[in-house]
Amino acid sequence: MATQSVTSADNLVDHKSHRKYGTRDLLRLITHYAHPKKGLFLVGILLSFVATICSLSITLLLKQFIDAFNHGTSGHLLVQLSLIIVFQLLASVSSSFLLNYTGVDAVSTLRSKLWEHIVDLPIPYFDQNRTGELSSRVVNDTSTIFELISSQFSNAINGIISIIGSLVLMLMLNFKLTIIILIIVPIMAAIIVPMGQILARISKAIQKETANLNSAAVQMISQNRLVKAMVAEKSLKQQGTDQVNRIKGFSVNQIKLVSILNPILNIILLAAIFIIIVYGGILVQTKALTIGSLVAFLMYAVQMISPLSSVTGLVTAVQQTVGATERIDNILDSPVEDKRVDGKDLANIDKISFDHVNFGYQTDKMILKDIDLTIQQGERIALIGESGSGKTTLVSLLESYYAPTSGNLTINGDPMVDFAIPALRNRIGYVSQEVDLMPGTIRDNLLLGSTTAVSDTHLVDLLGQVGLTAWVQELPAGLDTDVGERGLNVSGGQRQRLAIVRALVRKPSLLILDEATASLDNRNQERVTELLATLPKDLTTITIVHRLNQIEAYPRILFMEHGQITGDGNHDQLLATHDSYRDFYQLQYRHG
Ligand SMILES: Nc1ncnc2c1ncn2[C@@H]1O[C@H](COP(=O)(O)OP(=O)(O)OP(=O)(O)O)[C@@H](O)[C@H]1O
Repeated sequence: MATQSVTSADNLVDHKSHRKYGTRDLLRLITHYAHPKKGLFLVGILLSFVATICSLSITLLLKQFIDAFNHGTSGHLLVQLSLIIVFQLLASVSSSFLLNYTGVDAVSTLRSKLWEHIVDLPIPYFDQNRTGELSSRVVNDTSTIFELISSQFSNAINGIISIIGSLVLMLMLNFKLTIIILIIVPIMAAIIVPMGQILARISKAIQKETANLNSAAVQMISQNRLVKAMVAEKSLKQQGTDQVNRIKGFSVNQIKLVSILNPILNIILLAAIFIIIVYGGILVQTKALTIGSLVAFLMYAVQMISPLSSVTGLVTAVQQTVGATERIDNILDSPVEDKRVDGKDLANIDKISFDHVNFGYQTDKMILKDIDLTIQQGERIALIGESGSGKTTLVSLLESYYAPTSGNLTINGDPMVDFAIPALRNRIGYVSQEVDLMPGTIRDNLLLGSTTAVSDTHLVDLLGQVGLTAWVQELPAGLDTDVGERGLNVSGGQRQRLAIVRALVRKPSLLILDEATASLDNRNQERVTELLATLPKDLTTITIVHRLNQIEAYPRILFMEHGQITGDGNHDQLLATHDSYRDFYQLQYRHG
């Protein structure tokens, strides 16, 4: 028989890379997602280039305009100036739109890809990663990348063109004045660069703490009932305040640095302008420079110095975004669940066999030990045993959430791994321990994942079988009533019965109810047991039963202890022959 592998314990380890991430990785990620729109991006860059050249030319025309002022020949210059201003405006509006658009498009594609990838990740991945952290990856980390490519990136591109263009034109206007600027720029850089690095570190810490806040908020909101039940509001509020204050602390440091940095840079800029005016004034007096050239020079100096912070800001932003890239890449590099698309179809489940199956979530600790079991079509099985004995784990293998560590699990005599996952899961109706309803209407929930049309009559009929007809009829919009986020408007028992209907809608061959009766009251529990009796005879059912008051209704009971099936028979047989079963049963009755 084929050896079964896939999602076993060894594959559960996270796929976090241990190499150092850098700018190159960020660029790779961005270019990958920006690639489909690279034509638009290049046009955006070209227009940005044109816009900057135009604004540099505007200064040059202004120089000529001022110098020609005394000669009264400035009319045609005014026309040229107006035309070039309009041209500059059009080019910068279009380039800004195109660069931002390609940024939005790339990040949207990345977000969708990340979303789809997370949907397809295997169950073990979710066992190991916190919900809040994953949601933070989809929302916050992609936003950081979005910020970078939508605004900082285009600002810096414009900045670089402006710096180079201004420098060339300044050199053409006056070499000595340019030298003054070239002395000032490194002084400014000596302040901006180290401060930028400190700002990058602070910003990284803010990002990390914000992700933690996001994660804590998801927990706090989803667990608010538990918090209230435990009267833990005070400590939870304190946790939130501490987290918010951590972010505040870093943000205040950030504000301090930015508040110091900007005035210092302004003073240096003013000093540069002052020196240029004084020295330029002398040159004008000695007729070595025209007034127009001095004005133009000053404007170029500003056009060169102002973008310095956006260019160095890009370096800082790139450093910050590298972290987000690494976290996103770790998710995208994690293998998705192998859906076995080329696997066999499964029309019906006639027989399920566990042949010496062992399974452990970690390879060194087996949870299921030497399971040897055959289940024939149409059997009604109750699976019982102490908490933690491995009941849920056993049925998780049937859903192919995990694969056996060793041994063989076969369906109709063929290894389970030979079947395509969708084909297999479509044949199984699974009502898990934690029944959560999805946001949407009752109908949306009942038809979740269903690919065939299901009539309302059939839905109402199934709802009737679990005793929910009256309840649905009383709802304001019947089947179209919104269940509310996380199904909070629906009681635990109703939720479980809705989940049973949801499982039956797909006409399964095997129905697994994992503690589906745990939160049902006696009447409703009886109803579910009655329902099981009325189900088509060829439907196999495995019910993980906690309350044993209906246990006699099951022709076959599997008793689990410490990951092994130690008892297999009907109630009377087990009561007569199985000591642990007898104790388990009697203990429940003694305690009601
Ligand atoms: N995702 C997981 N990762 C690691 N260990 C797990 C995981 N799920 C369950 N376990 C461990 O496997 C053992 C069996 O758990 P399982 O949920 O199968 O028991 P159970 O019989 O269904 O218990 P209960 O009746 O309390 O639901 C337990 O020791 C549990 O801690």
